Amino acid sequence: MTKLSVNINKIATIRNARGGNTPNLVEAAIKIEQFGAQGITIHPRPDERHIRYQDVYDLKPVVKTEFNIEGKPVESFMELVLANKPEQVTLVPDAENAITSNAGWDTVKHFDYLTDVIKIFKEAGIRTSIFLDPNPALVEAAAKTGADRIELYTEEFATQYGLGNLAAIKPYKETALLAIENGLGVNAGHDLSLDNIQYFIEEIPQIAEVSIGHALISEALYMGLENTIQSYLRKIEVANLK
Ligand SMILES: CC(=O)[C@@H](O)[C@H](O)COP(=O)(O)O
Ligand SMILES: NCC(=O)COP(=O)(O)O
Repeated sequence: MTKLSVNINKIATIRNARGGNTPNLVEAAIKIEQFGAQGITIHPRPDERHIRYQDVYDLKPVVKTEFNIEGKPVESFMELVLANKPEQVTLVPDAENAITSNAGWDTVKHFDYLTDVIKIFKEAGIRTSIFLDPNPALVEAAAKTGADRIELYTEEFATQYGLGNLAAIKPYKETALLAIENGLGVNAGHDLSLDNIQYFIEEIPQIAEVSIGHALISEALYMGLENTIQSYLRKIEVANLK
């Protein structure tokens, strides 16, 4: 069954708007797990615009499901991850000044860099995942880096699905199937939502985990956090059982 990891960046964004501790990120993570999520994802960025490095230390002892830390493996990020040893680290090629993640890795161009970084995380016992565009040409190199998984960057799927273009799933399916043939697990994330999640997983039931933040926290404003998480879990279950 595909696991749901809730990305809590947006909760930190609201907290940071006032400089205090409301909403409390640690309390939110505990509740999100109680409501049924199978993982907590965070993406500490160097400017700490939402998740702060201290949050990682505060969350580590309370996250009892899967802790997934995303980010660009610059020195400070590597130190942070190695000090906290989450279950999974997702490597993302964060561009400078980008409003959010806007591309996956070129695994051919950055092969040596990724291989070196992945070796360090694997030696520390941390599962590694590479954020990847839906491009089968990048899969073989991704597998050769030694990574355990890829995370499919789903923004384009989400945009096209919203426009009614269901064929947009095709490169995702091809990339996922090739990744599995090459021994990789497959995660997915970015702009997944209650609207598009069921179709995505019905089409690619092999997805091990989805990480969802922006839409889920927005939907929770109308529906409540517990109800929203439960709605995702139902859709994921229905999709997996099809
Ligand atoms: C890696 C990824 O897909 C992102 O979705 C990310 O974690 C979201 O980051 P922001 O919350 O900073 O937009
Ligand atoms: N890895 C993707 C993620 O954690 C959440 O992305 P989004 O749902 O905030 O777009």
